[in-house]
Amino acid sequence: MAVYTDVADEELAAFIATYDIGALLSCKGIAEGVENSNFLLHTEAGYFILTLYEKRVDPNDLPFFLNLMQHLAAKEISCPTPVANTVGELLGTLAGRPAAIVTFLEGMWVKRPRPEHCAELGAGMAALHLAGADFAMVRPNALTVGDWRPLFEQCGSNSDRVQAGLSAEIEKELRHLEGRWPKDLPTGVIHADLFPDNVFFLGDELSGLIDFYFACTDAFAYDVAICLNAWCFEQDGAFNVTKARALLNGYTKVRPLSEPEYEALPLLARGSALRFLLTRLYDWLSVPEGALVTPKDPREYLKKLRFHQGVESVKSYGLDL
Ligand SMILES: Nc1ncnc2c1ncn2[C@@H]1O[C@H](COP(=O)(O)OP(=O)(O)O)[C@@H](O)[C@H]1O
Ligand SMILES: N[C@@H](CCOP(=O)(O)O)C(=O)O
Repeated sequence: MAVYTDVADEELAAFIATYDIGALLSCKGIAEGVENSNFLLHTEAGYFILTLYEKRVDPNDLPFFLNLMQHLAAKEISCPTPVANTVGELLGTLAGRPAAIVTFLEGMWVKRPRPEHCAELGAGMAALHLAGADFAMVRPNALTVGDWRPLFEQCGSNSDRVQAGLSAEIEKELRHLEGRWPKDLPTGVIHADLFPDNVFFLGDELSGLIDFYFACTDAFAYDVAICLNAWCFEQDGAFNVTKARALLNGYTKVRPLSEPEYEALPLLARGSALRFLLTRLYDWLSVPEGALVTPKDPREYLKKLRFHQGVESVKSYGLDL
């Protein structure tokens, strides 16, 4: 459960009173997520999500995230829309944290995605990439290749407490990726954390995308690579080529991938595996005392990284696009 910050009842009521959403009927901490503190609000005007932004969110980035959600929603991407308070501001302060209220999206995330879900995800991600084309703001990815080594250094030799030999393995991988990371792929707005728990479905149809707090300006194909990792591995660690094919077919029906993007996928997937291994490792080693959170297992991403290390080209996945 991700609730890092407790909110006193009176403080919450005073905060809600600055919005035109009626009186508060209930407020429940949400038992999912790892980054921010989220609460489900029920007010006289309906349901909303209250988010208190925590450690990893730079407050200077919040206008990018909130304006992006507004922009995408206006382009008919189903995503939360920030609610303005009575003086027109999207962002406030609650319990000493930056805080925002966004609209509630109907739908459920799928714990065991099937190829149909991967195809929907691919199409939804491509639609997001296209819809972001005329978004005026830019946010460089704060967790790209150059940011991985400093993150790793913060974990230090503690990494070996998670798995023997892990530090040396990460060091070697960093050197490999730092020397090869592609720079000239088509870029634009990407979500950068489109894991199954951030994609809602009603039946087999995608009903919405949430959690835009890693969104940034980076290579579209990197977003695709993040999703190959997050959606196309089975629980036993096997890569499911049918799901990968469905994801890529779904994507390319909406936004074709260029040859260089397609060819870069194995390296991007390798980098994405390291990126999530590192953030998970950091979080695993530094759970704040008293926080209600279940950190995610870094070793899941170590296995994915090792898989990609053995992939020479996109054909080695068995994909025949
Ligand atoms: N707009 C929304 N509509 C419905 N549920 C939401 C919405 N935003 C968040 N949630 C719920 O809160 C959970 C955690 O949200 P998320 O943004 O993933 O948190 P975090 O950024 O902390 O990882 C989600 O899994 C979902 O259940
Ligand atoms: N998706 C990341 C962690 C971020 O969690 P989210 O709840 O914000 O999606 C991971 O799995 O490591």
